This record gives sequence, C-alpha cells and structure tokens, in this order.
Amino acid sequence: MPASRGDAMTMQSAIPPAGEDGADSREDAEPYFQALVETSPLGIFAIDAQGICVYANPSCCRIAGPGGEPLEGCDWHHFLCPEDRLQASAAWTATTQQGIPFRLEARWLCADGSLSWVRLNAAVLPGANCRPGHVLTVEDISDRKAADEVLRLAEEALFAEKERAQVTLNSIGDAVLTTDMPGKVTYMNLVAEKMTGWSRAEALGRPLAEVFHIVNGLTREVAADPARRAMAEDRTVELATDCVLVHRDGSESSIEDSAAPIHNRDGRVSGAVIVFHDVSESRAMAARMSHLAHHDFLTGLPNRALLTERLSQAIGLARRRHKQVALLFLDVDYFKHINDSLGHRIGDLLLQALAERLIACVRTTDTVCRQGGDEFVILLSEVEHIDDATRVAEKLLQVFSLPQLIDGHELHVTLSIGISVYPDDGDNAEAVMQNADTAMYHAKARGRNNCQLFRPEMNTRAVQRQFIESGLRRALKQGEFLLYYQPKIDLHSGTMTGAEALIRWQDPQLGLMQPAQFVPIAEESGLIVPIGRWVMREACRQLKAWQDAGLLAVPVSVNISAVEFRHKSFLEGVALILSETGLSPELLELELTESILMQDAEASALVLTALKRMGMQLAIDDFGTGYSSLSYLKRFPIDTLKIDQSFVHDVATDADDATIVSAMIGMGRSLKQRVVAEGVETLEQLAFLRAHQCHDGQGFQFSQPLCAEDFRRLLGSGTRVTTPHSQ
Ligand SMILES: Nc1nc2c(ncn2[C@@H]2O[C@H](COP(=O)(O)O[C@H]3[C@@H](O)[C@H](n4cnc5c(=O)[nH]c(N)nc54)O[C@@H]3COP(=O)(O)O)[C@@H](O)[C@H]2O)c(=O)[nH]1
Repeated sequence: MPASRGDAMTMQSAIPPAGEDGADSREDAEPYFQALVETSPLGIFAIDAQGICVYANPSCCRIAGPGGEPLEGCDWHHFLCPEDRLQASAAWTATTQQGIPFRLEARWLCADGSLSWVRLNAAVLPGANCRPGHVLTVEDISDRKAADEVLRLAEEALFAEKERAQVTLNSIGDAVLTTDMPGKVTYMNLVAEKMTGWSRAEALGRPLAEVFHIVNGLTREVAADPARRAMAEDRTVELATDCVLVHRDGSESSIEDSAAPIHNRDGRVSGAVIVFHDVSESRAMAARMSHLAHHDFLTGLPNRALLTERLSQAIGLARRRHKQVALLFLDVDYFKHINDSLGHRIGDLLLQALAERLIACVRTTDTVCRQGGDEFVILLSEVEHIDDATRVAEKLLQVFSLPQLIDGHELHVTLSIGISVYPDDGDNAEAVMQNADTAMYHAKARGRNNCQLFRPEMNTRAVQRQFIESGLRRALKQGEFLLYYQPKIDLHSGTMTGAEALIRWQDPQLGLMQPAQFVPIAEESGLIVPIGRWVMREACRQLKAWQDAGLLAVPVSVNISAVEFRHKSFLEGVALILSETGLSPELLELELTESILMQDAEASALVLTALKRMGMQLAIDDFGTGYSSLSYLKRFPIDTLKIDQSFVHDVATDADDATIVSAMIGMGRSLKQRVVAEGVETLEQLAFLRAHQCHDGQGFQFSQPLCAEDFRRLLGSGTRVTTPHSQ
C-alpha cells in the first residue's frame, strides 16, 4: 500500500538504511537531511524498484500543482506527459541497465492538466541490505525552456530573414556588390557574379577595382570608384552615364549603377553597396534611335539635323582658327522625271548610288548629307581657300558626267551646285545654308549641270524667283498667259508648213514676259505641268477654231518640257485635250529636246511610240545641243529634226558649224525626217540651208513669233510667207 502525502512519510523512511558503520552518524544527520529535502527548491521524489513513487517533497508537489492525486503510490512515468513517457522509459532502462546517468528534460503533467518543462536527474540509492530504489530530482525549467523557444524562434526568424534577403538579392535583376571601408569586396549576388565573371568565393576580400572593373565607354579611361565616393560623401551616388563594365574574360557591357554607404549600428559608415545592371541593349537601342534621328534612312547619310549641328561646330572652330568653311548645295537635275517615269524604286536606287559617288569624291573628314528628296549637301570644314570648294564641285560635275547604270537603266544624271563660304557669305550656319541654296537655284537657272558661287545679288534673284512663282500661280487662275505663233517655212517653196506655239505671260504689272523669264521657274516649281496643259489645250482650241472658220490650218507644234514629258498622266492629258478640242491629232506636233529623250531612252521610246500611235507629229528640238545616241535616234519614231539656232547662227561664216549643220541635215534626211533650221535670221544662212537641202526654216528672217490675231491674219492671207527665194 503506497504512502500518501498525508501519511507524513519522511525521506528517512523512504531511503533504505545505511550500513552498520554509518548508522549512528546517519541517524544524527537525518533531521538535517529531512529539513534539506523538505525545504529544497528542487523537487525530489523517491521511487521503489518498480518505479512507484514512495516519497515526494513539497517542491515536487508544488511542481505537480494543487488538487491532484498524491504522487506517492503512482508510477513515476505517469508524472510526465504521455508523449514523453517512452523517451523517459528508454533513458531509465539505459540508466538501470548500463549505469548511464539519468538526465532527462521532459514535460511534467500537472494536476490541472497543464505541462511544465522539468529536468530530471536520478541517482540509484546504494546499500546492499536495503530496498532498491532511486531518488530523482525535478527542476522546473519552464522559464528556461520558454527563453530557449523565444531564442529559437528568433534565430529561425533571423535565418528566414537572411534566407529571404539572399533569395531576394539573387532574384532581383540587378547585380549587388558590397565592400568594407578599405574597399574590399564583402558580398556579391549571383547577378554580380555573372556580370563580373568572379564567383563570390573568389571575389571576397579582393580590392573592388579588381572585381568591378569599370571604364568610360568613350575615353576608355578607368572610371572613378563609386563605392569610395559614396563612403566619402556618405550619400548615394550615381555612376557616370557612359560606364562600361569589363568582365573578367575581357568582354564588356554597358552598365548603369549607383552606390550607397552602409552604416553600422552606431550609424557610422562601414562600407558601401553598389547596385548595377546591364544597359547594353537599351544603350544600343538609344544609339540606334539617335542614329535614325540624325541620318537619312535611304542613304544612311547624315540628315539635315546632323548637318546643321556639324556646320555650327565647324563654323565655331573655323572662327577660332581663322579658317573658312565651305558648303556645297547639290540638286540632282531632272530627278523628278526619273522618279515619275521609272518609278520610285529606281529613284531610290539612284539616290543610294549617288550618295556613294558623292562620298567617294570627298575626304572622310568632310560631311556628305542628304537634305531630303534629290538634294544633297557637302560640308568642307576648314578650307584654306574658296578654290578648294570649287575644285570639289568641278570634280563632282566631272564624275557625274559619266552615265549611271541602275538596274539595267543607263541614266545620265547631272548636278546643279551652289557654294557658299563662311565667313564671306554668312557668319552662321543658317545664313551659309540659305546662301548655298540660293547659289544652287542660280545654277539651275543657268541651265543646270554647273556650279555657282554665291554672290549677294543672288538673294535679290531668289526673292524675284519667289515673286515670279506666286505670280505664275495667279496667272494660271486669272488667265494671264497668251500664245504667240512663229511660222515654219518650206525653204524651197516659201509656203508655211507649220508654226510653233510660244507662250507669253501678260503680267498686269510687269507687262509681256518672255518664256526665258518664267519657264525655268515654272519647271523647277512643277507649275510647268498645268501651264504646259494650258498651252496644249489653247493651241489645239485655237487651231480647231481657225480650221472651223475655214482657214487653211497648218500643224502647230508645242514645246514639251521634261517635267511634263515624265509626268505620269502625260499621255492621258494629251488624249483628253485632243478629244476635248476635237482637233485632228496630225495637226498637233510635240517638240522635245534630245536631253529629255536621252535621260531614260527606253522609257522615252515607249512614250513616243504611244504618242505616235495616237497620230501626232514628233520633233526633236534644239538638236545638236544634247547628247544623243544615234542608235536611239533611229529607234525613236521622230518626224522632224530641229537644228538648234546656235549652229545656224554662224553657219555661213564658221566652217565647223557649216560642217555640223550639213551633217545634221544629211542625217535627218537619211532617217527620213523633216529637217528644220531654227533661228534663221540672214539671207546667207538661208542660202546655205537651201544649198544643203534643209527642208524648212524658222526665224526672224521669215517672221517674228506672232500674236494669235496676227497669225490668224497670216493664215487668212494664204500660207505663203515671202522669202527672197519665193519673191
Ligand atoms: N515648255 C515650254 N517652253 C516654251 C514654251 N514657249 C516657249 N518655250 C521655250 O522658251 C524658250 C524661249 O522661247 P522664246 O523666247 O519664245 O523664243 C523662241 C523664239 O522667239 C526664238 N526665235 C525664233 N526665231 C529666232 C531667231 O531668228 N533668232 C533668235 N535669236 N531667236 C529666235 O527661239 C525660241 C524658240 O526656240 P525653240 O523652242 O528652241 O524652237 C525656248 O526654248 C522655247 O522652247 C512653252 O509653251 N512651253
């Protein structure tokens, strides 16, 4: 029967007696032991050989808590919470069987069902003649355990925090690298490892500059250490904009980064963190965008924006060094015709080929730029003398005199060039550009394929040109144009074989304007297309009206400029005019110059054939002034050759001209074409032409161009015009 707490069992009664020798002294000591056990803050209980508690001191009972069953008489395992009992048994067996000291931390099952952490220590009670048993001490370690748990949780949290920080640092796209105060690497994340080529293990402790090797992308100089600056200035610093990181293997990547100081607990700077990322792609994209913004997409040449920048720089430099800067404005003559007749693809290919030609003609230090359309500009920085610029222009004209083969088309392209020079022609980029442009227009007005140096008086002309252009627009609307007619005479019979319609402009202020004063401007501005249509319609209308009035009508020729001929709706326009006016097509002759036809001979042949099919007469005007291929001349369906008046002028006095004119007449006749001599002014010329069997003549010798009324009168009087021969 186990003793109960109320039985006032003592420790002495629970402990087997000692041997004989120590009996007295033990008895003497008992009250002390008793007191010690009863007052010990440690819980102490004794168990018998079966593990049944035979004594429990007050501290033990305190740990168990009030209100429970008495401990004495219970299996001590039941003091513990069920989950810990197995562990306790194992430890107890190890103690009792192998003598391993019994030490166990387990949870005490208190009377109220709560658990307290306790540490149990046991000792086997000695004595051979005594009852075997053990004494166990119970130390309440709940507080310590709670503190341990808090610590564990704190450590776990710290670990999790570190882990999270590590994962975060490795998963952010940026590279992160830290240094200590002396500038040695203390940490780098995976991205930093990848970008620098250094593993963290290798990099730790190395000087930053060795691992994080950065240079300026432009100068290639080693860039300033951002970490050092951040630590010195105790603030976040950004890196230079053009920073390049050199990888351990030598490869490079453009980076953007910032460095910030790291502070210790005392708030003092203890190192720095550098955060950087690869911006190679975005920088390359930005470079591409900038290239596009500054270059022409078709030719790859600098565009107007970049030219303006470079010109301003060149002028600034030239100003300091007392040098000159020359600007050449180039316009491709009749480019629009090529575009209109051969299509934009060929036009684009031609512009690209021209760009290459231009580049080949200048030095690498010069800038060739495309302004847009068919306009190019060449900037010659630091020229010593204006002759340097004219020499370049002459070279360009010479090079461009050679035909250009584009996609099987042999194209003859010429340039009109205007030159202006800093400081003489302008002291800023805008003025120099404006004046080169003006000089270029002047070159156009001078017949194209030439170069003009800017002169101040040209500006007056530019203003005049603008004035004329707007006047032409008004003239079209308000019907200020007139047609004059100049007869063509059969040199043998003296009869009128036809007439050439020549435009005049009756300007309200300026009076009667000759074509030379406005046709070139009309051509440059494109106004020649509507003006040319008016001329053709008016000539057809008048001729039909004269015919209807019973006058003997002769064929009338109209001049077709290159812009009209190349215009995409030229053929339709002619057909429409003929159908609108009802004029028989044989009475309409079109005069085209050699250069117009030879610009793209294949395309010209097609248009001429179409015109011929429509029933019109075709004439080559100003023959001898252009560059003709005889084989083409033979293929073109031409009815009439008009020998240019410059040959006719001296035909009676200049042996060369005489030879040329007689050859032209011979050629025309052999090609079965009617030959007309233009600008016949004298009897000598007339005699020569007759002697060489030129068919017809046109010129002041026979008649000035006549206004419509006078020409009508001439038609009414019969078609004979008095010539010396016919008189
Ligand atoms: N696209 C168009 N061009 C036209 C049109 N009308 C005229 N023109 C071209 O303008 C140029 C000058 O023409 P114009 O001032 O009318 O001069 C013509 C004659 O007046 C002149 N001529 C005639 N006979 C003589 C002469 O004996 N001596 C002399 N010095 N000049 C003379 O020649 C001009 C005609 O030349 P051409 O056309 O080559 O036959 C001129 O190039 C016209 O082509 C138009 O409507 N559209």
